[in-house]
Amino acid sequence: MGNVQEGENIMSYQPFTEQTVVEHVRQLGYLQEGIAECEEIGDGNLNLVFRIRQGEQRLIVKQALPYAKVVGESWPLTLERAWIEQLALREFATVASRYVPAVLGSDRTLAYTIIEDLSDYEIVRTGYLKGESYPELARHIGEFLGETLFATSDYAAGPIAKKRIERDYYNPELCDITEKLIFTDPFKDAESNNIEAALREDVERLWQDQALKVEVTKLKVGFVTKHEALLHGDLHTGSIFATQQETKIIDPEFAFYGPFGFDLGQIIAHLTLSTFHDPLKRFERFTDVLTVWETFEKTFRANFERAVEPFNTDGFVDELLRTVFSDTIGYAGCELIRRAVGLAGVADLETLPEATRLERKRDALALGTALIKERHGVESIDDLVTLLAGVRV
Ligand SMILES: Nc1ncnc2c1ncn2[C@@H]1O[C@H](COP(=O)(O)OP(=O)(O)O)[C@@H](O)[C@H]1O
Ligand SMILES: CSC[C@H]1O[C@H](OP(=O)(O)O)[C@H](O)[C@@H]1O
Repeated sequence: MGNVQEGENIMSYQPFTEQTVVEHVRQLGYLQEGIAECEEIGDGNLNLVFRIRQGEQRLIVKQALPYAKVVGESWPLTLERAWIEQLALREFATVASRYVPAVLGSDRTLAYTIIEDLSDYEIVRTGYLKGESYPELARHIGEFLGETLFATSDYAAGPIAKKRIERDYYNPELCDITEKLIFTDPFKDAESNNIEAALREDVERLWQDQALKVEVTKLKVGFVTKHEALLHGDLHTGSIFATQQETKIIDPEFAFYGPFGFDLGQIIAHLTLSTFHDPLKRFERFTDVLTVWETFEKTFRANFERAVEPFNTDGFVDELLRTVFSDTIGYAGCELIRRAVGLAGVADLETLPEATRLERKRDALALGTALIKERHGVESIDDLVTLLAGVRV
């Protein structure tokens, strides 16, 4: 069991059904003869997820489809993303195993990964929508990012080893989705957008804001050119399982080498979006934003003590973190805007009653714009929290 490399598998790709996936994992030795329960539980935009149970044995089999499920077969998508996802989970586990599920096996041709079943945890977005709180979440996310971003960077691995790791995360099609859906389409009248009629005027004003569009272009340039560390690439509250004590990050199929600030910006945007749904949690969630950043910074700085030469030059890490901070704020702004107007809306906004939903989407546009344009003037995490909390909800 474990990894099956391309070429070793005599089966050609087929999407599994609840019946065929059980037979397949039984043949691999994960199940005994006899009845096994299986349910397809995928609720994301892209993949099939099967939960299989037999007695004490509990498995998740996640399989990529050759197209984006949210759109259909008209949007073909590489199956290689499944391979990249399991590689990233294994890579993250080398320095942060407590924050990722165990990968039990994977097959490159059939584009699936067998993963530890986390059904005893809850997807954080789902928990938040029910009013749940996760007291350890922010610290765990900050630690996860401080460990994995440092470990996969030039500063820890050295430029040669880092370039070797980076080769495995060549992920152009998934990067292209992010580049289009986050940095390009929301800022023009693109077909992929999903703009409510009552919001049209607000969005058209955004499209006319040339200064904003220049700043978004700069952030996109950073996204495509800064190969700083291995990113998760899609770190929203739907990609995190949690309990009161534990946190597990799933779904890194968008993993690639990109700017340090991208994952930080995404999670900060989604903590903020959760307050649009539940304003009573504002204090808690903005404290979480603070904790994510402070824990990331502390962990990253501690790791930086063993940065390789010449990156360990006195004062360099302070400069670096200043840039990471302003990138983080800019990427958070882009994510807020795209979740209000682009393809792939989020339940935090979409489940609100119409009048409130429109107001909150306007808030997301206003706050996103402020974060992008003012990011270089935000001097500290306290300033950022003040800016986030300034939006009326
Ligand atoms: N390891 C797991 N254990 C239990 N449920 C899981 C696991 N991984 C995914 N799921 C379920 O499947 C859903 C979709 O998984 P996800 O990896 O986010 O797929 P997608 O890439 O399509 O967004 C999750 O929201 C969760 O309900
Ligand atoms: C066409 S993919 C749109 C959107 O979906 C992804 O999210 P997930 O796989 O977690 O459902 C990602 O955020 C993409 O931008």
